[in-house]
Amino acid sequence: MIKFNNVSKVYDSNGVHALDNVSLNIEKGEFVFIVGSSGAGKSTFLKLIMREEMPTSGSIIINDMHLETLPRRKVPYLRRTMGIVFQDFRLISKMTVYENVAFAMRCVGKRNDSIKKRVPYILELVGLADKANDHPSELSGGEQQRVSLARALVNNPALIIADEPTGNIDPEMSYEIIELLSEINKRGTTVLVVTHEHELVKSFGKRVITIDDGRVVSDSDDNRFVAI
Ligand SMILES: Nc1ncnc2c1ncn2[C@@H]1O[C@H](COP(=O)(O)OP(=O)(O)OP(=O)(O)O)[C@@H](O)[C@H]1O
Repeated sequence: MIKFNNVSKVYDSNGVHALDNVSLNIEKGEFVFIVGSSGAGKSTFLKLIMREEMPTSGSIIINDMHLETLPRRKVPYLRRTMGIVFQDFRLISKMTVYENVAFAMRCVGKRNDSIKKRVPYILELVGLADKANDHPSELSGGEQQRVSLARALVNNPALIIADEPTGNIDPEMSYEIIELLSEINKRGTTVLVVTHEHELVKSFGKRVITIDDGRVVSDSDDNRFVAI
């Protein structure tokens, strides 16, 4: 599902070595936390997966696509295999909860009849069926993050990428969001969560990959740990 082979990333503008010879494998159906301090290279890692950035060297395979050679016109197809959850939710304030989620389906050309069936199902899954007609400003942070998760899930991606999904919500709600991601993972979706929150990570007992100064310095899944 995600395969990095000796991937390095140096930003041209300032010469920063954001990732240094990273090799790892994440299989279909896994739940993985990516942890590391500020500036460690976590966002760079995600940007490479989404092909927002290209590696300086090494190879990346995502959902069977070789990113170095993937033509630009196929990048939207790559991104449709992923659902992305951001720290700051990125909901459309003028739209209701229902419309925010439906919009993600409209963007990929889904028809009204499938939208009408799918959106209520997904809102039920994230526990927001009774908030469908509310606007984001009427919701708590945790609820807004669940809308964002519903939007990421609605097109049935193979992979969910959550970038600091609990950064703007309180600890109890944070736990609930990770629980929900864990439930979604049990239904077969691969989940990748970037976070600073070590306590939260510990309580879930999932695979944890630690990045420090651009390198993978530990991987709780020893079998796949690649020594550098
Ligand atoms: N677009 C860019 N251009 C130049 N340098 C960058 C760029 N993006 C990140 N960097 C640098 O690369 C290094 C890794 O940054 P990155 O954003 O990947 O870290 P991070 O682990 O996500 O940090 P944080 O937790 O603070 O978001 C940092 O030194 C950063 O300044």
